[in-house]
Amino acid sequence: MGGDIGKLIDSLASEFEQQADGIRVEATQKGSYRETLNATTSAVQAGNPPAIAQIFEIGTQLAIDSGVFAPVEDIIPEDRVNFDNYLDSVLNYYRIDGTLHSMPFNSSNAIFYYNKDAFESAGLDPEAPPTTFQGVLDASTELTDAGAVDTGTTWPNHSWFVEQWLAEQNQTLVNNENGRAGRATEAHFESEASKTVFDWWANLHGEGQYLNPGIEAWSEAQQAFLTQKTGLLGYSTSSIAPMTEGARNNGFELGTMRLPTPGGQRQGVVIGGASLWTPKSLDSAKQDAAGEFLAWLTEPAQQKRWHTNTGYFPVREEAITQLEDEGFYDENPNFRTAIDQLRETEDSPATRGALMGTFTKARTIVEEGYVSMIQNDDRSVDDVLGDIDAQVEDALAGYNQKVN
Ligand SMILES: O=P(O)(O)OC[C@H](O)CO
Repeated sequence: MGGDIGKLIDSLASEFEQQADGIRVEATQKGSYRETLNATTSAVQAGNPPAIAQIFEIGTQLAIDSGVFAPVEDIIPEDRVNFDNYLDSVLNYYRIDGTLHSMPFNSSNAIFYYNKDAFESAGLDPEAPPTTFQGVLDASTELTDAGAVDTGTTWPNHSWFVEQWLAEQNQTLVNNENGRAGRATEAHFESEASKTVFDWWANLHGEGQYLNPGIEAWSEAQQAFLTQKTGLLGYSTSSIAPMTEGARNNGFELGTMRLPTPGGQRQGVVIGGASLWTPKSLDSAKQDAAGEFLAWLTEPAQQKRWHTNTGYFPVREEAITQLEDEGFYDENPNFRTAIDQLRETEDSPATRGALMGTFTKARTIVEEGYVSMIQNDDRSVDDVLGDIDAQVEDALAGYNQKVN
């Protein structure tokens, strides 16, 4: 994690050092989540893993299969940290077959941000943002017709959003209860739920209402929204604080809204972000030190600071209750959206999220599939989804053969 968020991590680490008895924390940054996963995998292979590795949620199966990491509940016994106080939806992601593997730390959801001033100038109610796919297209059309923005909406071409939209329709990404009841062998990109998402996304683009910032192009999407080229932005909750400031600096008021869905019943969303892993090979002094730091990081005081300076969830219920009592959400309602969205999520294999050892590859296949869909007029949605499905299944078969 770089930029301001990296500085926040550094300051948390040095605050911890000041109150810990002789424990030193050296925080190093390895780039994006993908780069951090690669750096961790290389360090593991070289027999020199870090005491704590931040691994994004989709690296969970790979980390387990590496056999290198100790379950966090062994590092921090329950009498030191009561996991009953942690958010269920977060624990449900990282607890597999009854074992909590890693320490939830920076947990997020996908939400939409919108420009309240642009809504107002287009005659839209800034307090009633769209909730459905059709609503996003309609609002986008109103915004561009009124000349408030160039294009209605943007979000990074990132498989994460597709994954969320399938979960909202209670559709698993892969078989075997999303890879949680056994190894995933089949992909579900040809499902009706998936077709609904890609039909809408391709149509939004065809109507000139989706600005495609590029594959996993988070900052390009953010810039397009902050410079008021678009009125809506799909993004992570991780950035509510900086996005609020960015909107203010660009002269508009920020709104947040739940992820739009096709309509009908919402099943909910899958937790995103990353968690913290500790290798079992650490000597016991280092393992205890890592446990102390992980426990301290998720104490309510630190979680409140983390949440209010970013937008990542506080992973403990007490932190949310304290912020509610202090009136934080009344004063900062944009932070409330993701908490409500998470609380309304119904637990199911779809909302627990998929486990695939080859998840990073699956994401690339989905993202490249979308590009081929919008760049080639002769490629139908069905045709592209068939390809995505086949490629993800090939990747799963190759991986499963290696680990079995
Ligand atoms: O940007 P983050 O940290 O909310 O993470 C988003 C995705 O979950 C990454 O896989």
